[in-house]
Amino acid sequence: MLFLGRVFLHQQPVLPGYCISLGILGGLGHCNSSRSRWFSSSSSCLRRLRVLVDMDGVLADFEGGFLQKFRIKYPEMPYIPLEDRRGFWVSEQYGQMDPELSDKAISIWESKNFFIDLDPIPGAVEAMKQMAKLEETDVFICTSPIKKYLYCPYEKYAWVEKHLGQEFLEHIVLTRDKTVVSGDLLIDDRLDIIGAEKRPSWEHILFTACHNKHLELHPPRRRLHSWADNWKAILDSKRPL
Ligand SMILES: Nc1nc2c(ncn2[C@H]2C[C@H](O)[C@@H](COP(=O)(O)O)O2)c(=O)[nH]1
Ligand SMILES: [Mg+2]
Ligand SMILES: [Mg+2]
Repeated sequence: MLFLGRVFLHQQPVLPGYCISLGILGGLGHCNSSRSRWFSSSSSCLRRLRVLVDMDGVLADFEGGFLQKFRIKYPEMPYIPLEDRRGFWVSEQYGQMDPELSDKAISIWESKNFFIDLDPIPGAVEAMKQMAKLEETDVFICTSPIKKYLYCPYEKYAWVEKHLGQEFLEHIVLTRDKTVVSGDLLIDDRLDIIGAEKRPSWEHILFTACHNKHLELHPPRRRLHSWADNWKAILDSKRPL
């Protein structure tokens, strides 16, 4: 079955003129059995855009939820106001203030109901629902659970169902290594996303958070300053011309 159009292999045009059938391309590219991401219903070869969106610090207010629960649990302890947060690792900065505070910090997000209770980041829910409806666009939540797995994985799924709805449960990737997940974009508040794949397929868009807002980003690296920022323009900049 041939379609007029172009076939992409690893997102580079390789064969002008023809798209080869799904079965063949499926073995060569990223096509999946139920629906190829390379063919839209109009039998053209419009490549679908795949967006990976981080959860903590991008969809769910990890920092705000942590500080609120830390101050309730340890009212007499010193704490770090959000505007003074520096660096991704909360426990590290608290540990620098006082070594005994590192474990106290970790105990907060290891506790039951920490992840499910997190408030959504402003604009995140609306943006994700809009993004998921975009033509030729697939959205996946790509999040790293903590290693204490008693509550976190379950509560992350429950959070998604609570705020984004059941259909989003089909679009969750839990991983401690995001580099092995393929996509066009990864929107994430962590500056250094490293792992087994030294050349990840995605462009990392740094989502501004209290702990990274002071960092100067060197071009071509880009930021999404908030969900009020023009995230659609960033997605469109990755679509084929
Ligand atoms: N062990 C530590 N884990 C931390 C710390 N700060 C954040 N985190 C965890 C909490 C989340 O599960 C995960 C978020 O990763 P994403 O990249 O998915 O947002 O990181 C810390 O200080 N110590
Ligand atoms: Mg994050
Ligand atoms: Mg879509």
